Amino acid sequence: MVDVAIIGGTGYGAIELLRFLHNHPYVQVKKVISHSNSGTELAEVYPHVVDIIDIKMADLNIDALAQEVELVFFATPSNVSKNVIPALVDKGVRCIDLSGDFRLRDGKQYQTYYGEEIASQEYIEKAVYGLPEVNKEAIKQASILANPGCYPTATTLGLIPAIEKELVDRSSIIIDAKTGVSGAGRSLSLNVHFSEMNENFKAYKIGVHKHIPEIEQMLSERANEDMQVIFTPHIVPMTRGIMSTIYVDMKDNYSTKQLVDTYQTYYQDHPFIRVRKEGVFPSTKEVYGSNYCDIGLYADERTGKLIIVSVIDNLVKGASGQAVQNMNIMYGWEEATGLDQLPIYP
Ligand SMILES: NC(=O)C1=CN([C@@H]2O[C@H](COP(=O)(O)OP(=O)(O)OC[C@H]3O[C@@H](n4cnc5c(N)ncnc54)[C@H](OP(=O)(O)O)[C@@H]3O)[C@@H](O)[C@H]2O)C=CC1
Ligand SMILES: CC(=O)N[C@@H](CCC(=O)OP(=O)(O)O)C(=O)O
Repeated sequence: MVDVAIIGGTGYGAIELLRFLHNHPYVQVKKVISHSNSGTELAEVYPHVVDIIDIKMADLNIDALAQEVELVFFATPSNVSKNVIPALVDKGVRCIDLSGDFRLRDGKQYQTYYGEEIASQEYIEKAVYGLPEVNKEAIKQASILANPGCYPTATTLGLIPAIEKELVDRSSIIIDAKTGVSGAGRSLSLNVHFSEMNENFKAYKIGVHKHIPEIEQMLSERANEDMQVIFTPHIVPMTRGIMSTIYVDMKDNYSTKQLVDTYQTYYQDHPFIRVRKEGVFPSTKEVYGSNYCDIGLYADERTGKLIIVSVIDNLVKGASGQAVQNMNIMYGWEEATGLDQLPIYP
């Protein structure tokens, strides 16, 4: 058994991690750390786990934690883990970070989009970007695992085959993305207040969203050249789910069938990617509560554009499920261990 801890105990990322880790055959959650509710039973904050998970949340004590566990999940807001992970890693503890602190390599971009200085270079260099479908070998050895953002997961998985196989004009990418409200986390804010959200549909952070450099970094790495994208996020009145609808110019007159075949072949060994057959497009509910990323494709022969629809559950493949998938790879376990639930439907 591997003993693990979760930091950021009362947040959505943490409670979703517990949903998967509770039934994981090789892991025991020894500690849940909370800076706001230390000493409180987890079930008092989340009554749905009463009589199932019996854990009292604790304060962060780095030395004690390093004695007790060998892996720590950070489900904390940005600019928190960068101040704690180096000390844990120096003590031999592996860390999986759900926040953005170790995702970007460029300090200037981090400063621009996260408003603070990036983590120290030595630890940025140790960090592995944990998109298992493209980075599996590096993930196996990671001491700091930067779990990808929710929008970048849906978006890059939708684009990578077309980019690597050079099927599209890399300068023509437009991403129209939609998220459910749980993407904003559990803390209260006016923006996600019921009467602001219900019966409403908003675009936000156009041109300044922190996932722009993350998407560009990942795609540029796959393309071996600098790439830029247009990315417009929206928030819609549903609890979970992301749909990234992507428009890009095709280099040739491909048919939808050719593209579906290419994508199905590209992802054939990846248990959580389901490429839909021609004429079928996924909806967010079809992946709800699960670690799947479902992709639908349409080659618009009339305009020469490829339209890609990629959906995930933001809290699962977009955060905690992908973190567990990464942990499985880091420890040499079967990638889908603890993650093989069917999506919840309806
Ligand atoms: N929600 C989503 O869909 C996704 C979230 N993420 C990322 O995962 C991380 C967690 O997100 P999520 O769980 O949704 O967010 P929440 O706001 O729900 O939870 C974050 C938790 O972090 C703890 N926390 C808050 N402020 C601080 C602080 N200053 N220092 C230490 N701990 C703090 C709090 O828990 P406590 O008081 O118990 O310590 C809080 O509940 C974030 O970085 C987020 O961007 C990534 C992908 C998707
Ligand atoms: C609705 C909403 O606010 N969503 C969040 C999702 C981003 C997120 O969770 O951040 P990381 O994945 O980078 O950690 C946002 O757009 O900022």
